[in-house]
Amino acid sequence: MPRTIREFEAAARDRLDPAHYDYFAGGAGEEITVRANEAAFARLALLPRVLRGAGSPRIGVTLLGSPVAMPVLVAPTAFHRLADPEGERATARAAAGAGTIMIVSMAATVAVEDVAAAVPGATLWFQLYVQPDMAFTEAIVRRAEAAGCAALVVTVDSPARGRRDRDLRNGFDDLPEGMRCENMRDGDPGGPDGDLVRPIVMSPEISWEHVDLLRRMTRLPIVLKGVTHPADARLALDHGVSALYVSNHGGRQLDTVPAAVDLLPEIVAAVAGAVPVLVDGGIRRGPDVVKAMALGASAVAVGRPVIWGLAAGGERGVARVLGLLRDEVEHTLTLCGVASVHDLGPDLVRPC
Ligand SMILES: Cc1cc2nc3c(=O)[nH]c(=O)nc-3n(C[C@H](O)[C@H](O)[C@H](O)COP(=O)(O)O)c2cc1C
Ligand SMILES: CCCCC(=O)C(=O)O
Repeated sequence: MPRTIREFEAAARDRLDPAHYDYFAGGAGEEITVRANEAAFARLALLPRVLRGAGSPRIGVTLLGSPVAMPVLVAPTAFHRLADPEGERATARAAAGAGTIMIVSMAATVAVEDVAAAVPGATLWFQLYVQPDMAFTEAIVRRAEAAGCAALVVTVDSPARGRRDRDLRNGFDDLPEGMRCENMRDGDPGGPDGDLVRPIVMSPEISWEHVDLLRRMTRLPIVLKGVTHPADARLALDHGVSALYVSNHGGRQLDTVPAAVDLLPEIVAAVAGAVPVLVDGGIRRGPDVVKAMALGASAVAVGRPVIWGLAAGGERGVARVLGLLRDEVEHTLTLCGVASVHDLGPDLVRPC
């Protein structure tokens, strides 16, 4: 079994169809933002405290009312059956085993009901791309609610799909035979085309009005994913969101957006403690998690590391990836002299 996320990526690359590896690994344009996300963590130093008698660190947090054993969530990522035949079920079992939250992608290759059935009692959140057909959007929201999802993560960084050169070069634009985006079925097996799977539409028409519509449509807390501008963070608060999720989509949407962790301080300042702030992008090691939380994140999420675990070792691979991160977060806190993730502050981080 690989020992680091880097090794997991190498093992996944060996196993995956090269076009699928490129889909998972790649990003938009020159992949400047893909690289920036990881590089930004390397440019931040940790400045530990000593002799504080901190004991064993506590790393549990509570997010939107749900206790989470570690502050590392599973970011929503599409198409898990490309990585493992069990797909999102395997990911969900590993996340539940680690006591953390999986955010199920709308573009999952296992239906949200089936993911939920695989992990009774576990906390799942559901990621939504608002579809221009609001009746269909509502049907998806109702499915997520009925499956027991505890929050709706609305991704707002995708008014169009990012242009990913690797996918264009490989001609990768659809799932292979036998795999579908199971959350996109229109639920009408008697319809003229059977139970049609609709394509996911990325629409430039989506606006704050849609957030208001969703707010009225559901009692689930809304997490806005893909906020990068502090002005949008302030607007989000006016529109009643329950959490902000700072993300540049792992560098897969607009290339040259700043690194996610570099965006955090301004967003955290704009939000001023009104709602929790989550972040993802480039988190590969325990110190990355600790730096993000020191800069004000309530928790972080990981996208590709989970895919690498899944491709390299199925459920056990994902469990190992999450376990590595948990151990490294604890170890990092111990070395920083910090007793709890709640005690982290920006004094611990320096540019380098
Ligand atoms: C293969 C892949 C598929 C993704 N699919 C989705 C998705 O369906 N919905 C979404 O909101 N974000 C999606 N993302 C973005 C992730 O949620 C997350 O923002 C990103 O992966 C974080 O960066 P990291 O991979 O460096 O951890 C995807 C990312 C990857 C790598
Ligand atoms: C239509 C699926 C979108 C998945 C996604 O968000 C990504 O590949 O980054």
